[in-house]
Amino acid sequence: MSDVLELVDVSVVRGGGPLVEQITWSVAEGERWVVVGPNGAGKTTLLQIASTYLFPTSGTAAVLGEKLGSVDVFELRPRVGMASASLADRLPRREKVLDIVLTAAYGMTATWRERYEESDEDRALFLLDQLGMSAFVERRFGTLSEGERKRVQIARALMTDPELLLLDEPAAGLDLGGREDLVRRLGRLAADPIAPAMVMVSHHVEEIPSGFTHVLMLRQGKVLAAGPIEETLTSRNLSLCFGLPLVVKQRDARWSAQGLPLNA
Ligand SMILES: Nc1ncnc2c1ncn2[C@@H]1O[C@H](COP(=O)(O)OP(=O)(O)OP(=O)(O)O)[C@@H](O)[C@H]1O
Repeated sequence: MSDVLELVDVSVVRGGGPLVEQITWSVAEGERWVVVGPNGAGKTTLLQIASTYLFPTSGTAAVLGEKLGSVDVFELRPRVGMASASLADRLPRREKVLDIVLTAAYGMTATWRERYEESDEDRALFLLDQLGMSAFVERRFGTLSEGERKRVQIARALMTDPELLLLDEPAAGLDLGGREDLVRRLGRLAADPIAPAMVMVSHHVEEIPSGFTHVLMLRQGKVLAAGPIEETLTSRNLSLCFGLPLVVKQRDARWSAQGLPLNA
């Protein structure tokens, strides 16, 4: 298996301080990683490197075998699918759902008289169907609920048939039903052997879909633990990660965590 993402001793420094510090982490083909850690731990910073939008201050980062700094990122970007709140904010609310997905094929956020191939439209419709959005293809993006919008973003991220899929808090802001619907769909994607390698940032272990194989735990910009999820996502590690006593449970390939009661 070759590495889809390889960071060696990566630090990012801004305003005199490190955002992330000496991160060594690799993601191989077929792996599905969840990145957890408290607010400000550096999760989004790592995704920005993985999506080629941020270069390390020191250390080396290779995305799909290409070292950042010595490759044309514009050739690399279509090979990486990304869904995040900041990207969603840039999508035009008046655009039709189908076009929101279609424009990804051309690395754009809005239609500009480009002529799409019929095969592109078929793929966009297929992906929207996979994400349960067939009934919404003619709707304007801005009229969708938060959960519907998240599903469209994931369809869009998959449009270029990427080799690496990055999801920054895909379940944030969803109600229980919306979260469970999304987590089930991501679980189905994770189980698909031809789906891309996946890295998902999450604040809650309850959002980890079944089929996720590895976890990276960050605290204050550093790696606290990284490895296969079954042996790494322990009560001890999660407690150290979030700085309070937590108990982690796994049941039917899903995870939950709760804090220990305060002593009376
Ligand atoms: N341009 C910048 N200049 C200075 N500090 C920054 C800059 N960008 C991010 N930071 C800081 O870097 C740290 C890591 O930010 P990052 O967004 O990666 O964390 P995160 O783990 O994704 O947090 P959250 O869970 O709150 O989204 C934070 O403390 C943030 O304030």
